[in-house]
Amino acid sequence: MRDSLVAEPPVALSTWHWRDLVELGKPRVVVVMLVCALVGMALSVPGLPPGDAVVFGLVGIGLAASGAAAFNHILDRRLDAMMVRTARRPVASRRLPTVLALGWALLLSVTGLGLLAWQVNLLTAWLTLASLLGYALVYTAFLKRATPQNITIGGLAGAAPPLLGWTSVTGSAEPEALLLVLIVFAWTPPHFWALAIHKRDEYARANVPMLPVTHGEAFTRLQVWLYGWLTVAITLLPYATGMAGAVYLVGVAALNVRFMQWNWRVWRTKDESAPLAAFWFSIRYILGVFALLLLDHHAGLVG
Ligand code: HEM
Ligand SMILES: CC(C)=CCC/C(C)=C/CC/C(C)=C/COP(=O)(O)OP(=O)(O)O
Repeated sequence: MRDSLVAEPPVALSTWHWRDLVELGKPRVVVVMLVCALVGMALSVPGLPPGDAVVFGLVGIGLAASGAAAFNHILDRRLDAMMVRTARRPVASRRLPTVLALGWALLLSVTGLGLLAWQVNLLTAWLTLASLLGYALVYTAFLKRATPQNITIGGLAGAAPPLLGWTSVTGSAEPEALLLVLIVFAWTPPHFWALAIHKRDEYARANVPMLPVTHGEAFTRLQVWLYGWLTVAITLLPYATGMAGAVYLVGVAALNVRFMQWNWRVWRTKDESAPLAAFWFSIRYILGVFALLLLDHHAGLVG
């Protein structure tokens, strides 16, 4: 049997651009993950974390996460080609040869993991490898095609960066780091299902068992609302456990009100634009929660 990578029609090299290699790494998603990792680093020690752990940690985690994203582009190339949102991606559109993308994905992953093992610590390298495999293999190659709970389980890989940041500095996984992971983990369903409601027909056409396809829109809208509340409850735990102070509590309360307003609109109103708007707000929300943790930590250091 011929290798499916080799079986694809040849593509003229001149059709791709170096920007395609950047796109393979899902840079905007990875930047938000790195913000979460940086906050994990900052909160792991009372003062400022050591510069070398911060720099090598962020570069290593960023490269490995980009590598995982590139593997996702490769494994999903046929599926991506069936959806309007993703059809123009470099590998899906056959602009970038799959073997080249594979080489790039391997280069990013090996360099990132190698840097973590060499300059940071082995625990961080192993945890990052687990996240990489969790997203690129467990989620993309298996769960995404198998169950509507794909993102609740697969979300664990995407939620790992605060822990990876934390262990980069301390070399061990403390409970506070797991709490930061839990915030991103609980946030993933409202983040993604809001978009999945908007893109329901595309997922149905491509035969991907996302929740709105298998259980309908009304059920998914309710889940966005319920997981929204779960996220709100978990974001209060850093204050409840003494990990963060009043600056965080006031800020996160305001963010949570806005977040639940959007989730309410998704659940209860007929506003067609609500799911997509809620999705975009979810990104500002997670950035806001982590920025507040950082601000609060440094307000604590100054005060
Ligand atoms: C399994 C977990 C997750 C799933 C299934 C998911 C799904 C998605 C999807 C389908 C998009 C749209 C991408 C596009 O149109 O190009 C997206 C965008 C985005 N996601 Fe997630 N996501 C997950 C986890 C995360 C995590 C953990 C973060 C960051 C901490 C994150 C940050 C973002 C950002 C920043 C965007 C916007 C990208 C852009 O501007 O194009 N996501 N997500
Ligand atoms: C090492 C480490 C931290 C790994 C995490 C890697 C990573 C970039 C996770 C991203 C999560 C994400 C955007 C999922 C969407 O995948 P999808 O395939 O459902 O969405 P798509 O249709 O837009 O490709």
